Amino acid sequence: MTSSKTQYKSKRQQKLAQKQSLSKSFTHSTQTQFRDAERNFKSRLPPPTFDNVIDFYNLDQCSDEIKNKIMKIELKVELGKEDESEEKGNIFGDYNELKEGEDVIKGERKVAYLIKDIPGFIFIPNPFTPKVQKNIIKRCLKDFAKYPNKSNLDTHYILPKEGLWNLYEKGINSELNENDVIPLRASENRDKEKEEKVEEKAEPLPSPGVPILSPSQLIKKLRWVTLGYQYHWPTKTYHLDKRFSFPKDIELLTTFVIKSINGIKFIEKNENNGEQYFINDYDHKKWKPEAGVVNYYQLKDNLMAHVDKSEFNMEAPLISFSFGHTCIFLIGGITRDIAPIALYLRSGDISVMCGPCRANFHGVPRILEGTLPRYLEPNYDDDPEWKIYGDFMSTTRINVNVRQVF
Ligand SMILES: O=C(O)CCC(=O)C(=O)O
Ligand SMILES: [Fe+2]
Repeated sequence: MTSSKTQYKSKRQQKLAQKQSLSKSFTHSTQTQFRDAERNFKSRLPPPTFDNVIDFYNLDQCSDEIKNKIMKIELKVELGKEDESEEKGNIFGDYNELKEGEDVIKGERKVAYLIKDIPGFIFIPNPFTPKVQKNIIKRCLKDFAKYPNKSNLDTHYILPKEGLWNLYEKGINSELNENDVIPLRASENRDKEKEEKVEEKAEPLPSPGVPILSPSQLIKKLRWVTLGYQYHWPTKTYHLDKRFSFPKDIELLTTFVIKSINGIKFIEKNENNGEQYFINDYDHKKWKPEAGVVNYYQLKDNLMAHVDKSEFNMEAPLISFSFGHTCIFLIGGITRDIAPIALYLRSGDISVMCGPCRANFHGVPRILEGTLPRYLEPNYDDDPEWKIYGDFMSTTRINVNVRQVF
């Protein structure tokens, strides 16, 4: 995906591009390396340089520099073969049930990749069947994005208890009635709420001028939902008194991922400084998925560089699942001055940040248009139930990331 040649449509665009590249050369010295990488991938004009992005599905086509950074390893447990004896079934999905044209790469469910420069980062290529991916996407939109889980929309809107998706579906099916409006959260009420609950962490106040929107407009503004221990974004701490049940299916997925990476390691003799190594010494029996964030990205959205450090337990891995559109994921070091590595995360891919990598800056500077897998498109097969989800996914990437707090 290289885009070195650009055809500018107009004089105005040419000027804009010149201005952008001038301002780039002036400000570079004061920017961090992470910021530089973000700028590259966020840029629409000129388009980003994708030359150094790691593509784990096409490593053959990557430069030698990239190939030398990557280590292919074998997982301890084959994903998709887990616990059939315990009647949990095959939680990643059964490859025997794949339909014609469902273009997943079969037989790779025991493979993962490490990046030598980023000890503790593990990439697991999509082990899910399309059917299971669709099911998790439905869960994220219909089941997780609702009371009592908090979402970014709660600051400004009083969402229906049965969830926004429910109303959105009603709207699509022309079943809305006049009671189905989503009221704004008035600031006066919020002040009263605050007085009554002095002990509680203050939530951000609704800002004036927020418009009343229809369910179909509002659903596109959904950005995050929290699972398990709810997160208080203004103070970047967990609400220890607001803990809701963690979804069993997601818990099970993470448990198998944790088992599959138990004790994995790489040790390599290195010409200059002896041995380079990483061992995942986290004991898989201690894993407790206690909190999660579901991120919903529309095509223009991004997530700035950050470190997830609100958890009391920084030894436990952070597990992240991607669905829908492909993104560029940047993973750097413990400061923004360390140049990050860019990689593609595609639908179904799993990434794990464990060990030293837990303290690393990372972010999502770009969602890539036109990358929704065929099997997630609204009219891909004759599943009428998928249509509405597929429509929504035509502009969306969903990320579920799971953490242990204590
Ligand atoms: O969307 C992603 O892949 C990353 C999300 C993330 O880093 C976070 O929610 O902390
Ligand atoms: Fe993060």
